[in-house]
Amino acid sequence: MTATVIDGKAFAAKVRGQVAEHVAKLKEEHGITPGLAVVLVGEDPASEVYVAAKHRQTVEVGMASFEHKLPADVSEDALFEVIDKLNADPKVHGILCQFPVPDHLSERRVVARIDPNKDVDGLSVANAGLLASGETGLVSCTPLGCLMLLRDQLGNMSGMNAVVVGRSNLFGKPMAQLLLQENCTVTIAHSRTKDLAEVCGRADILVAAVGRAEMVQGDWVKPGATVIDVGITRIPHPEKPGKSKLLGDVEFGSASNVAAAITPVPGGVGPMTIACLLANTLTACCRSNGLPEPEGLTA
Ligand SMILES: Nc1nc(=O)c2c([nH]1)NC[C@@H]1CN(c3ccc(C(=O)N[C@@H](CCC(=O)O)C(=O)O)cc3)C=[N+]21
Repeated sequence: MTATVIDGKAFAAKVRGQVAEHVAKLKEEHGITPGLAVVLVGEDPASEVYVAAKHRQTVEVGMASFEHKLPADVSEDALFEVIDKLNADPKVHGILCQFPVPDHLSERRVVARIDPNKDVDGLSVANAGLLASGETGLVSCTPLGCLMLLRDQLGNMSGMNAVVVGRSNLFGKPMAQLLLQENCTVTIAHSRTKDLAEVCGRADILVAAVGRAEMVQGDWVKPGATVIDVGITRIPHPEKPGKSKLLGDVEFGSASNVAAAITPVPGGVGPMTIACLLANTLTACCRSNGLPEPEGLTA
């Protein structure tokens, strides 16, 4: 292995430290405590784990955490009533509804109900449009986390070829916008892309969010590229019965022989997602109070 392994876990801890520092200052100087509300519908075990991690880290940085657990069969009206209350609550600066939601609900309609100024997932049409127009809004947490890792690793990305594999509203599209803002030449590839290996092979920055375990092989990677692996697939552990193992979208072993730098799974992008959720909540709080926002924690 020749590549630098990018330590997302350590970087996320650093980001949370910066958030905590700014939160302490807000409390001391202005008597304001940023608050994050997480809405969870149903009892998906993976979602429960994520929501618990979000709660713990929110409290750790000194912010207020509000959890709303709703039954799997909750009506849209009842869910919207909860969201409306959170929209109107001055103690709440960020609102996140954990996805996926049960089939009878629409993620699009849920997102549309959240006040864009509190939409810390950056998923609303308003925030997507602001990002696409180069204006200030809230940026989806995972792309923001990847941007922070890339800035730290590469500094100036101007003129580099960036390939994002994946075109979701949650990740691929905002990631491409952020790379464009960094003056990269950006290609968005997806499941219908012809000769995906060849397209990936041109990337100085390769961001893989295909959603298929270990699909991106080492021989798809340009020597010296920076590889960001956004995939997480949980499989039963091959050696430890009853345990699970996480796989990325990149075949780490072969890719790390070719890339200059690569994020591992776990311990890469994943921890940055929650750190950026806290950063976005702080940013939303500062903006809603007309206070200067934290430096280095926004796009
Ligand atoms: N409205 C909404 N916003 C989200 O941002 C959102 C969501 N719904 N639904 C689910 C996905 C997934 N997600 C992750 C967060 C942290 C890790 C994370 O911390 N991963 C660790 C390991 C975690 C483990 O061991 O299971 C790592 O990669 O090192 C992963 C994935 C946020 N999501």
